[in-house]
Amino acid sequence: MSYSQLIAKAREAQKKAYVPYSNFPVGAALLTKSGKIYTGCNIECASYGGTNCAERTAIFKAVSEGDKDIEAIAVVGATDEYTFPCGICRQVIVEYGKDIKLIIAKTEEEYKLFTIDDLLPNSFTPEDLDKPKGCC
Ligand SMILES: O=c1ccn([C@H]2C[C@H](O)[C@@H](CO)O2)c(=O)[nH]1
Ligand SMILES: [Zn+2]
Repeated sequence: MSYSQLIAKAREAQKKAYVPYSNFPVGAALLTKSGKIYTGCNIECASYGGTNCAERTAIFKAVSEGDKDIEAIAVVGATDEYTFPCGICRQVIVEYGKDIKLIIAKTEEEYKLFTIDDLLPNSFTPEDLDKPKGCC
């Protein structure tokens, strides 16, 4: 699965976005280390806080199927702008590994590559919970 193919899957998933409030559709496609793909779109809610981003939709689909070994996630919004994951999604992504690759794409040919550690440096991760707490 090439990055271009993963971006194409994200673009396809974007068509399912439910965005009556923002009219800002986003698509994501997640590749697992075993080669499976999970896609996601943003899903909004009249009670706005209930909105789920495309990235988290894809992650929650994967994790709920028992697939936590994430290799890469492609994200697409408008074709002429890069759409970066929000802070909440960055924190959810780093839960599954600092080396996860993010493919932030305008088109199948035009994209930027990052790791989640690039986008959320000095992050708080599950390993931090195992460190000495300095209190009882
Ligand atoms: O990376 C992003 C950025 C924004 N959104 C969604 C949330 C909301 O539905 C809309 C506007 O913020 O875009 C995503 O799904 N992913
Ligand atoms: Zn988000």
